[in-house]
Amino acid sequence: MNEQIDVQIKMLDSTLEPPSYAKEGDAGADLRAAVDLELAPGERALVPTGLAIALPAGYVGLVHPRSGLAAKHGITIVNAPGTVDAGYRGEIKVCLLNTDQKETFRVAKGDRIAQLVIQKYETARFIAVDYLPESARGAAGFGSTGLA
Ligand SMILES: O=c1ccn([C@H]2C[C@H](O)[C@@H](COP(=O)(O)OP(=O)(O)OP(=O)(O)O)O2)c(=O)[nH]1
Ligand SMILES: [Mg+2]
Repeated sequence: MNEQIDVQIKMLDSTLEPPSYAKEGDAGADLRAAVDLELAPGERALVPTGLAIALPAGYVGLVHPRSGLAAKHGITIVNAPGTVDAGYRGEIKVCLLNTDQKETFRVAKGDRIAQLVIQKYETARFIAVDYLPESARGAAGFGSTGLA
């Protein structure tokens, strides 16, 4: 069993279910839409979840897409994964995008639209230098090893 931490949440809409893990051991807790909406092909919308949280210091919330919505309906998150800072006390919102070219996607209030993964993170002291240490990769990137 993984480590569990306590996270205070505030439901801004008491008719919505709080975030929950669908199965024991899941990394992502499902986030629900606080409104009904329609996304036309190619359209995006910032969707409220009715949820505000207070993450402990040293933790970040990452708002990931749901694979089922992606595979079946082409629904993704523009800024995936979204970053919820530990100090953020506002409503968590999800920038949903309908990438399908033909189908309008309908969201009903209460639908699970995204998942929140809570992780520990490090911060860095950025130390300016004139020369970076050498490495095997050097400056090669962006397909330098081939694409297949
Ligand atoms: O998918 C997301 C991403 C962010 N946020 C909230 C929580 C986060 O702490 C805050 C700021 O996010 P971010 O730093 O990604 O956005 P920004 O464009 O840099 O805004 P800011 O200037 O407020 O930092 O917005 C969400 O609710 N959902
Ligand atoms: Mg920011």
